[in-house]
Amino acid sequence: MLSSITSRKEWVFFATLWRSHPWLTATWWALILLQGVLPAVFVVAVGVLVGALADGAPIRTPLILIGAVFVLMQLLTPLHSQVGSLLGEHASDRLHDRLLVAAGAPEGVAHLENREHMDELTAARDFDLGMSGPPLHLSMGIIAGGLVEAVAGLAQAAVLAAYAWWAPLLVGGAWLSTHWLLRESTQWDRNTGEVLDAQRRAEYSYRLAVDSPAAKEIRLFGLANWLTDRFASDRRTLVELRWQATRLRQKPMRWMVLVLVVSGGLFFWSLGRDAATGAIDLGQVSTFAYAAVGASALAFGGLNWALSLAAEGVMSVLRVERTMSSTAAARAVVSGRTPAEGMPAAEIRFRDVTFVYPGMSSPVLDGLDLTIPAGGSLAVVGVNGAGKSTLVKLLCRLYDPVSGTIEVDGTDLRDLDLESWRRRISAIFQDFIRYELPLKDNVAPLGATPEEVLEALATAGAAGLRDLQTVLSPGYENGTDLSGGQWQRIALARVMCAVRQGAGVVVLDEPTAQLDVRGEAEVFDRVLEATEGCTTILISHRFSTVRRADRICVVDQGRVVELGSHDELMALKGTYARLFELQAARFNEEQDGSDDAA
Ligand SMILES: Nc1ncnc2c1ncn2[C@@H]1O[C@H](COP(=O)(O)OP(=O)(O)OP(=O)(O)O)[C@@H](O)[C@H]1O
Repeated sequence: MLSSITSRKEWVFFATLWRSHPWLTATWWALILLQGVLPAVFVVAVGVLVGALADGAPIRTPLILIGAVFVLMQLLTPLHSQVGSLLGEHASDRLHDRLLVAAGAPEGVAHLENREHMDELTAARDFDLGMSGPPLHLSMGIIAGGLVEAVAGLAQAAVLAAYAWWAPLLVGGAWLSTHWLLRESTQWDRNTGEVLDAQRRAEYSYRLAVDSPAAKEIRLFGLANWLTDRFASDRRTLVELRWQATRLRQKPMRWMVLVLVVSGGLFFWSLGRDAATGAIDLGQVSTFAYAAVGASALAFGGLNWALSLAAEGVMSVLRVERTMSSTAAARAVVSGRTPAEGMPAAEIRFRDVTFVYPGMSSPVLDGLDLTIPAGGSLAVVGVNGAGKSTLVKLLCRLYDPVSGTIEVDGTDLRDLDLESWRRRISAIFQDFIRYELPLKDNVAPLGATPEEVLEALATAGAAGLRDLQTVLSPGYENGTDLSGGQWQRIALARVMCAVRQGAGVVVLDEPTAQLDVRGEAEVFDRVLEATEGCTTILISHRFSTVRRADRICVVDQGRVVELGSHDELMALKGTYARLFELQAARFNEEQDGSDDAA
């Protein structure tokens, strides 16, 4: 029984408020009680005043009471609203923190690609952003208003007990029954797949329409109308679903009116009869009539939806926490205990590694074997989609192999302490992040000396960027944007800085794709020099860069099909040699073309 109460979302919501700020919560509840009881006191005081006037008795005491209650009611309302809004902000902040911690907690990334988890995260985040209902600091006022009305309704129904034992039951019961009658229609379940899908798609269209990175393509491809239509259609779905919920109210509304007319009619008929026969005096008639009207506060319709929405939002955050700590997708990658300091000293070895992305059917890596000697450089080449980036994602332990092992100096990667292993690795991915932060934080998000940052920038060929405080986003004061190649140099500088700070494995996934040909050769030579002694893994389609690596492996259909130095692979006359010659021939043609033009 107790557990069925404590597991109710409303209970969880109030418990969350309490945990986020006990004192404010206690004050908030005390004010609800006080504000709820005051109207009943007012009604009684007015009745006493009317009675005194009718009897010619002194009216000073009831007048003072009425004045005091009135003033108190006026003062408490704004005070309560401040307390509620403050409490809402505290609770919201706490939930916000918990959501970020929960989403960031899993070591792998599969949970962020899992539809169910994404739905939960969307629901929780939408609540957090105030998208699926009023933000908590505003809902608190609506919820408090509903609770005050509930207390006020109960207190005034209780006053009716002084008239007849059945009166509070009849009048209060009728108003309370409205909740039961409307129970189906007052809630609009926002967490159904249909709603979340429409919400997510609408938000995506909205972001594409207003965010600057998408602005170029949207205009160039004439997508503005298409985007608006998509947004409008998803919003229409949401409005339609809400409308369906509202229509559910039509039938219960008729029943509600009937119940209220019958109960009100009976009560006021009885009150009128007793007044006519003199069974009650004028003051009592006034008190009971007002109390009967005041008991209508028990309908407190606002509480139903506001509390339900706020409680559902809190539940979403708690569900995200649970999912992220227990489900298979979230726990797919678990840290080991062996410290990784100084690793690899001898080699990294992929042993018969097979990997399938969650939810996919065919393997990306299929029994892949590869040994990478420590301290050297290895280039990985292969056609688009061959599995090159997947290989390094496994090395970074963003995913674990489905079968086979990756070993570092003979130790299974899964047994290594993940934090210390990731400190050993530094990587630039194809989709590296362009942080909307000052230049220095783009190079060293966790901090470094200005000298280290400048040196890293110089190695990456970005020595021209020296104002470390400039925010790399035009949306900020004195902020600026960079060209694609400049951004890539910043991402490279990030890796170089991490190497200076102790990383021993460097992963470069298409690090020079956006650099001009001369810049590429210069930068890559400098990078190789700066990462001397590190185990460097380079993925690139540019053979001018690839050939500089100590060893090159060709990945095809999830396996290594060729492995050796540039000269060895050229002598082999296999896939590598063919691809290299193709690119060299194209380059020569282009050169000839430009020479002729000159
Ligand atoms: N998160 C993911 N979920 C499902 N499939 C994925 C995911 N990431 C990549 N894939 C698929 O895995 C395959 C290998 O992708 P990967 O990025 O490793 O290729 P790649 O060799 O690096 O290609 P490219 O040269 O184009 O960068 C592709 O078919 C791709 O569609």
